[in-house]
Amino acid sequence: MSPAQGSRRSPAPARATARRDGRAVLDEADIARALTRIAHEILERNKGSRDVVLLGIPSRGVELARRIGQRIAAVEEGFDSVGALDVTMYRDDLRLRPARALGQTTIPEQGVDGKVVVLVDDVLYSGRTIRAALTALDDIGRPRAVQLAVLVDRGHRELPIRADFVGKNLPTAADERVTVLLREYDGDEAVLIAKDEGGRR
Ligand SMILES: O=P(O)(O)OC[C@H]1O[C@H](OP(=O)(O)OP(=O)(O)O)[C@H](O)[C@@H]1O
Ligand SMILES: O=c1cc[nH]c(=O)[nH]1
Repeated sequence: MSPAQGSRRSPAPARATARRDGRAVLDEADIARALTRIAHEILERNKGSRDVVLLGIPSRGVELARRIGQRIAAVEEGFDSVGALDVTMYRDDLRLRPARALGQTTIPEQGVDGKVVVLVDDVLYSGRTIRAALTALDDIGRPRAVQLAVLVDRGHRELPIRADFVGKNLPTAADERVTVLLREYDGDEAVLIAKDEGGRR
């Protein structure tokens, strides 16, 4: 087992229920349906789950990967190749933003060499998080292929990156922010869109 590997951890305990700032574009049932569809699309694209490894990007991507994994296991019994890939130290904006806490990296025991790694994240925006994930993955092994599943693609890419599996394509303005709330982290379940008062970029 490499230093990056470890046993699977359960999600962080839910914080107090998050305030719903913004307009809800997906509710709990919409999120559940989107994840079920993505799970089936992953199976279809890869002709089953034999070589598939799901790696969620902290924080909420980890829980989404777990849920997609559960849905795959409902179709293909025994599937449990689900882990997490922290990208914090691989970001290209480390010097531009306040220090971030490290997330978890948990690679399933069979590793990623020769596998089809499906990266899972909640929102795809500039593509920089996924660029960092691809670099982080380089330090772990050499997958046969890497695919990307996201709950929301909000556009505004800054890099040539696209998702293979998308829960919802959501046209947004650059000054908006998409927030994914998940019960395990936020005590609530929704996708919200609001004006980005903080001006993230
Ligand atoms: O395509 P990008 O422009 O990189 O944006 C997408 C990323 O932004 C969010 O993470 P954020 O950095 O806000 O941290 P979080 O996971 O703690 O929400 C989101 O979870 C994605 O990982
Ligand atoms: O709107 C955005 C942009 C980046 N990351 C998010 O989670 N939401």
